[in-house]
Amino acid sequence: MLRSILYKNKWWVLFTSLCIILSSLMMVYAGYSLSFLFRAINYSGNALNKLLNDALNVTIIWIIALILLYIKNIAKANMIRKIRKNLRNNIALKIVELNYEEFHKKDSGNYVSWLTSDVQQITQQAFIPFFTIVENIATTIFSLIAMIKLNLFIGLTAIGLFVFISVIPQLLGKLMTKVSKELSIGQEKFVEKTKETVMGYTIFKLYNLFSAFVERVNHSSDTIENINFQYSRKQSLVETFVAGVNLIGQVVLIVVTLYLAIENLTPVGAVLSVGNLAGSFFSGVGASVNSIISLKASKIVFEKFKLKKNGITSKVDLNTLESITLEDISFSYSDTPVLKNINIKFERGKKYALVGASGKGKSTLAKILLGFLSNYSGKVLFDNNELKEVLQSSIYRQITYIDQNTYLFNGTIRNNINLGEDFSDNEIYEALKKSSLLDFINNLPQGLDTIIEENGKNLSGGQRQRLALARAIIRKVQFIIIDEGTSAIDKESALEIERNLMDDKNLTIILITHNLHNEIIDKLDCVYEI
Ligand SMILES: Nc1ncnc2c1ncn2[C@@H]1O[C@H](COP(=O)(O)OP(=O)(O)OP(=O)(O)O)[C@@H](O)[C@H]1O
Repeated sequence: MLRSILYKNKWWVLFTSLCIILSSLMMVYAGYSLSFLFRAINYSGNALNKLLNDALNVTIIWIIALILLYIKNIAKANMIRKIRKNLRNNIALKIVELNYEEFHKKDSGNYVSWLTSDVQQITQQAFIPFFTIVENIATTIFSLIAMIKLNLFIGLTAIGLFVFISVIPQLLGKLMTKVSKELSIGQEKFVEKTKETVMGYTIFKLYNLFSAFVERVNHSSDTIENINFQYSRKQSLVETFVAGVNLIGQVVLIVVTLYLAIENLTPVGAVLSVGNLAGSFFSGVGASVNSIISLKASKIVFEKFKLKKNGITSKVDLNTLESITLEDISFSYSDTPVLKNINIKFERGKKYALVGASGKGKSTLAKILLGFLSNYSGKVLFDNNELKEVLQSSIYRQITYIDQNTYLFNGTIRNNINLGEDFSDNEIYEALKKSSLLDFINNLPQGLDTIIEENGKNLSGGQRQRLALARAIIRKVQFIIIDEGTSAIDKESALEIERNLMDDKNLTIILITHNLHNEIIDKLDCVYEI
């Protein structure tokens, strides 16, 4: 995935890499240019003027170097911003690709961790190391060329040592991969646990359990910090090993040069130059080796976000739906049977109720109808097509579901109904009328622009459910499953909503309820008992 993200931004990557290389070279040259000032010692005649001239030149060189350094830093920051946005986009695609069962295998905190901690981990382990390698390539290559120019044998020795060192990532890569995976999983668990603790704030407050709140945070913190420490320990081990090998490499090169000098095969002065060049060569190689190990370790985190290959789908795209038929449906959660041989038919425009004692499996049946649970036996037929053969997106154009825990986003009422889609205010008012929420909205000073706070805490339970109904109605979905969707509403309001829905000839209503009002029973075509 790293490759595809970098490829997607290839021109920016190229520009940033160029800035990095130019800036490195310019900084080296600027450092070297200071020696120009010493030429003044040998100046005769108008020495001060010449010295000032040299000083001006050196200043200009430094100004250019500093401007390049600034441009490089901005280019790098901009590049990191772009590729991090790309990465989050890919992670979001991965999340929406998951089906209902896959998504619910993990707590939602894990997905928050993907988009926060994992993005941070990948930045540290892959994106920044990638540019570190680019930054060091120039230094490594230039010091190698200089050594070859000094003496071919010294250059060949440096190449030999480089080949030897380049095996290190293969040797130590696995060590870092393991801790990298542990770090990513640990961060998921940390976010999951702290999210859960913070969500339970009211309970801790109600029962005066302040210390339990702090203790839970501390416990999660201990766990993640231990994992962080293990990661840093392994990383230090790798860095120390690489530094050790580099040191040996430098000693070998100096010894070889000394030997060549003793044998008069190279001038004695070369020893000093090789000392310097070997230093920059091995610091470049060392930084690159550490970065390559880090890059290898990040692969395991990228793996989590790999998208499935999109084959050509042969699934049925439903444009209309006349009926849904359940034939001999049985379902178990693990080994616990919940539904047994259910046979039901829902026809377009008709009104149904599903009744049954608590825990009998009414919500489970709804989830099967929506394709959320696939491990059933028997058949769910959308007209004549088995549900598993129907394109998922087309299922939700035909059928929708309002359960007891409607989720509302922070934002306006309008945005909570259109959910980013293009609906006119008139359409929104029409849907609100049908869900019996229009009077309430009209009485709000800000109307549709009223801001809904975190998960609708400034709305009553009934208002939240009516808003959810408006979302479904505006999308003209034909089949609406209301899973005790009116349970939080007083009897009169509940009846008003149900009456409105029952009177709409186009809608198919499947009401999952414990309380069937007499007035509603008369409007139902069929009551199924589960
Ligand atoms: N994800 C799950 N994993 C395991 N068991 C589950 C799961 N969801 C529900 N159950 C169990 O399956 C049974 C049926 O649950 P379901 O929610 O379908 O019942 P229900 O008839 O809708 O109940 P209620 O009227 O109280 O909402 C219950 O015993 C419940 O504990």
